[in-house]
Amino acid sequence: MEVERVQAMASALMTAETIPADFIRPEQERPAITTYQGPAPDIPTIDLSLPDRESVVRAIAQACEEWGIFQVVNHGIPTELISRLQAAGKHFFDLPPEEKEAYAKPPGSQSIEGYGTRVSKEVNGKRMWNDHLFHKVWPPSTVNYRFWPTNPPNYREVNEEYTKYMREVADKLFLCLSLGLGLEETAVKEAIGGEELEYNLKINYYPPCPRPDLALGVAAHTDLSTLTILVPNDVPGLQVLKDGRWIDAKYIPNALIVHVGDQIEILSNGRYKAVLHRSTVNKEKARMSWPVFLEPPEEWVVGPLPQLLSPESPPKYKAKKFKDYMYCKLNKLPQ
Ligand SMILES: O=C(O)CCC(=O)C(=O)O
Ligand SMILES: [Fe+2]
Repeated sequence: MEVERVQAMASALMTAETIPADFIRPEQERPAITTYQGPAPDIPTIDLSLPDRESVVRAIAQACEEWGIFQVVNHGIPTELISRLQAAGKHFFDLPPEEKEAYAKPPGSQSIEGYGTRVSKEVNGKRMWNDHLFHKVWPPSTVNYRFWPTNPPNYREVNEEYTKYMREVADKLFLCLSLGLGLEETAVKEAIGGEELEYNLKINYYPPCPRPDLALGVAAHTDLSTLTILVPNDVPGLQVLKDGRWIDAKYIPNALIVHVGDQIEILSNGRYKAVLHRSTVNKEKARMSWPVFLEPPEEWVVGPLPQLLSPESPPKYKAKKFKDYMYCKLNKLPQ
């Protein structure tokens, strides 16, 4: 059965005054009601090019402890490469439906790869205002080019180049996370898969929505990943829960937004916090974002790092294979 895409539905609703009931959030989730309106602190911004490594480490550790999210500037990924990545992704979503459907996630597939739309409803019976494309970009043995668009023709080249730079940024971040915990430089990366760490790219497409006050692009969640490194387009929408208030992430052109995911919270035994976040949608413009989820291989076991445990600091989380953790989370079972 063909899946109804939110993009096609939304374009038929451009001038509508309401949206289908499946997408209307209960009041306690509606962005118009729950977004904090007063002056709020900004998500921390970290300049990765500063020569004083110790202060960068401290700033990252503090952001991970207090926020679970930060923005990174001067990260070394060329601005023009980010623009080309965004243009290639936008080109794909602007293709006619039948061209996009050639990349559709196969029905019944256990993998998340492919062009998709969440049709399974959330616990509260609601749907998200979002279509997406998922494919792995690293390591090469995990990549399935079947799900990489061939239109635009430079899609593969651009995404491979972006991945190359992204890996360098990720390595720097993992090093800082290790030092921030008072551990050896390589401790965190080795504990989450080392060179087998997988890079899953998602392109989120949130079509314009006639009632952005009622819908959500992505409902509140923490990421399953170790870290998620995301670039948005220039349409704001990402919100994070901080001290009980939903606040907007400020748009900083070309900055990377780094989310602490569940696996780093577990590894650090709760010192670094996975951030609860969601995405709102826009009335006139399509919002897009390009998160890369850095994830251990399925069989990899992640648990609190033994170096961080002591009788005074017992483990707060169970050690688990990543695939079992994913299974429990996706099926809303206790961990
Ligand atoms: O679009 C965004 O900024 C957030 C997307 C997100 O949280 C996700 O895809 O996991
Ligand atoms: Fe997320």
